[in-house]
Amino acid sequence: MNPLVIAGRAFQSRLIVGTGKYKDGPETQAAIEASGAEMVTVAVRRVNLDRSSESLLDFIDPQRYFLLPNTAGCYTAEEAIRAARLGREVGLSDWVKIEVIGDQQTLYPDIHATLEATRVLVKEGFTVLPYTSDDIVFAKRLIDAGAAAVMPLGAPIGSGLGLQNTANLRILRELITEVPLIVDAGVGTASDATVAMELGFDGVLMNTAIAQAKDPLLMAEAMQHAVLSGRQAFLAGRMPRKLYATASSPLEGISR
Ligand SMILES: CC(=O)[C@@H](O)[C@H](O)COP(=O)(O)O
Repeated sequence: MNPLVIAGRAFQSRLIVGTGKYKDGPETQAAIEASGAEMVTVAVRRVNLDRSSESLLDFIDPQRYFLLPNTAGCYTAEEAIRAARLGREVGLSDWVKIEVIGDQQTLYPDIHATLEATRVLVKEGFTVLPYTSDDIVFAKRLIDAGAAAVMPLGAPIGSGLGLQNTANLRILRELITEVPLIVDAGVGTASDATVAMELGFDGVLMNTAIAQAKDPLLMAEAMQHAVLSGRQAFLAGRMPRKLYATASSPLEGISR
């Protein structure tokens, strides 16, 4: 199976997992392992960066996982830029998932601020993966600004509603070929991840669906299979839909 390639770096797993909302560090670690993910995202503003006391980072082996700092909890471009720089200064990464929230109730992205932060950080040498809406115009602006991938939401963060606007996601898929497209947020269960991959998305980023499942480790494993089987089905190409039946064992040419 071909790898997911972002900014020249190849990942065998197309599942990216978050690290919030778990019971504790060991559960986080075990769920990441069960997911088979190679890229793991951590919120710069929510981890103990100086490691003076126990930190989430103690449970993620940097030799094994590719760390993607994110700017969760930021409401302005300036805050997000500061968080990205801080992540780089403490040696986390020069990659960043930009998340600038514009509305507290929906946690929808502030797309103008996201674009501004992307522009600034790309100029500073960051590899920027922005969390955005499913709007094709903004996706194009982000690519023009140098985004290394575009990450539209499937549904509000933490809602578990699954893909709410497949028409918009299909438009994104059809019109964006320059960079990888990753569904980020809103996945609730394995079939949501499979549908995203069947639509031709290059990957899926999720947190809550795994962390808040009754059995996070089992769900992490399910998500690993879901992303893989969605990718396989996409590559295999689905049969055409037909309105009427065709017999599975045709009788043409058989004498009666
Ligand atoms: C972990 C992270 O980056 C989240 O902000 C992300 O958007 C995931 O959303 P879900 O929790 O809905 O999967």
